[in-house]
Amino acid sequence: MKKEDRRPLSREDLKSLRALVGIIPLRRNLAVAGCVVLASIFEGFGLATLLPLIAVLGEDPSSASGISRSILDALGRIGLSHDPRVLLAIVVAGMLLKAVMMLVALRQVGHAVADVANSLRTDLIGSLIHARWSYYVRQPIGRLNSALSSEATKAGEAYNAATQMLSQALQALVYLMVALLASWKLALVAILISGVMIASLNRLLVSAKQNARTQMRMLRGLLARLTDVLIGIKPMKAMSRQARFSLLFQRDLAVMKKASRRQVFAKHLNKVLQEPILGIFLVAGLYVALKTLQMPIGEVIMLSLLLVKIVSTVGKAQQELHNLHSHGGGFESVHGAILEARAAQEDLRAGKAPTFAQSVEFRDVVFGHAAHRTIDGVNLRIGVGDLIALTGPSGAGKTTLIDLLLGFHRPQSGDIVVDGVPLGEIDLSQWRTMIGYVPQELNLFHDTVAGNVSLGDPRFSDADIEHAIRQAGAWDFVQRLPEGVQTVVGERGGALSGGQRQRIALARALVHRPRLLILDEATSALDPESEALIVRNVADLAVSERLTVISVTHHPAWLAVASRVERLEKGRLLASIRHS
Ligand SMILES: Nc1ncnc2c1ncn2[C@@H]1O[C@H](COP(=O)(O)OP(=O)(O)OP(=O)(O)O)[C@@H](O)[C@H]1O
Repeated sequence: MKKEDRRPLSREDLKSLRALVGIIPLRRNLAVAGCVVLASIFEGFGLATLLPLIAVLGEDPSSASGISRSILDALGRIGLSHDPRVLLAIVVAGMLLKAVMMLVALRQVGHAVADVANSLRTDLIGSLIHARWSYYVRQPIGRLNSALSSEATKAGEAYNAATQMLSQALQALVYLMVALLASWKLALVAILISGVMIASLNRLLVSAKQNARTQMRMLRGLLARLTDVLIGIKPMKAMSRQARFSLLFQRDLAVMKKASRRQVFAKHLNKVLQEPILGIFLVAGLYVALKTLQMPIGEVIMLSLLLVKIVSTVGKAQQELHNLHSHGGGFESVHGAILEARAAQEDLRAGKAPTFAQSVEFRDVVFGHAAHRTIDGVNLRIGVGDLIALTGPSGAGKTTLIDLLLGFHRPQSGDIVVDGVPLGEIDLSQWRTMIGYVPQELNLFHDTVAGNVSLGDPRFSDADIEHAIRQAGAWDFVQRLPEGVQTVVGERGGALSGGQRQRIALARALVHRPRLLILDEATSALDPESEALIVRNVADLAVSERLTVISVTHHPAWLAVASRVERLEKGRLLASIRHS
């Protein structure tokens, strides 16, 4: 274990605490801190007045000594009498004002806790949506479920624990100052006992911190794996190979259970052990004060009260630090996910508006995912209205070529130019609004057919949606669904056949009337008749609307209608076959 990790608050913890507090506007943080400080001052004021009150109640006010005398003199100077009722009123007022200020502070904390969770969720969703394509390929999506749900909530609770810890620490400080007014020896004893308590219970705090982190890490991994498994459960069930995963999850759950048990135990032990530590010192102190020093009983009671207050408040601050560690892992995790997604933001700086009146061209384009060249010096001109069939063996780089055209990757050398303007200088958002895209591995949303086509965009009327569904050759089967276009297609479109899903995905790609249609094996799951219908519709669009089409395919129906067949092998384009 690193030395840093053995500290109750390491440098890393402080850095993360600063980031957590930084989520909330400074104004609100100051309001919380201000109310807590005021509450402590009011309480300190009331507590300090207890000293002369006890003196006055027990003896003749004129004979009060030391701090009691000074406080009585100070009250006299501001016109308050030494009447016990006045002193009692000050003590009660101090307590009431403290309660009021704490209520105001708690209200602010309530807002802030909700804001922390909400702001983290908003940030995470915002940065996820705008990340580069390569980010999603690396990212276990299930891990983000845990960031959005439990980790964001825990972050809010961590903020709550941080403010409670601050509040307890400030109160302990005020009590200590009152103790200092009464007797420096008392203050020293209080510091000593608190120090012993913190040092002896530190091990529990560190153990809780580590167990909380273990739980968080395991939960994140578990959710990531579970999401993966559920997405791919069908073949596993078909081959009865799901049992192995169940065992893996059980192992993870057992580790989490152990970490959770240790964390809860450490938390309770911390609380339980604070009392005997304080009790032992208190009994010893009482004995010395009463027997050895022969101090008056009233004074001893007052000093004991102060001592208990200081040490138990330090103990509560330590418990809140415990809570901060339990929940802080949640914040660190979701904050880390946000930073990672932010670092992967797509560069969508405003550029030139694309025209796409003549062509898009690959000029000596080279690109590799790693050291290996996936695309190796490709030159390809796609004129407006062309229907290109892109063929080639598996792994040749066809999808990568399409991803380059979409601006998902940037060429390592060479250029992709649209009407002579490099894609790097073009506004990518505008370029992509010109594109209709059906990927190889398509997923529909758990929504209606209409919702999947329009993606909830209110610009598309029912007529637009129907038109696109017809163009995709899907109208017949959609009409036969129980609720037509309003039928819900199930999780990832599971209630439809593979071919039906492909046609809905094609309708989605056509509904916004794209200028460039990219189909990556988009009709692979269709029967020859359905495919022929779609191929004919798309070929008609290429002529009537001057729609440019790139179809990654091996299917003869496409090869027959293509104006050109381009073959890619090992990242290189072979000579193209031009149809008349
Ligand atoms: N994100 C990635 N990271 C690393 N390598 C990748 C990545 N995506 C693709 N590759 C590699 O690039 C090569 C080309 O992949 P690509 O998907 O472009 O081929 P393809 O021609 O579309 O194949 P298929 O017809 O099987 O879909 C493959 O060797 C693949 O392993």
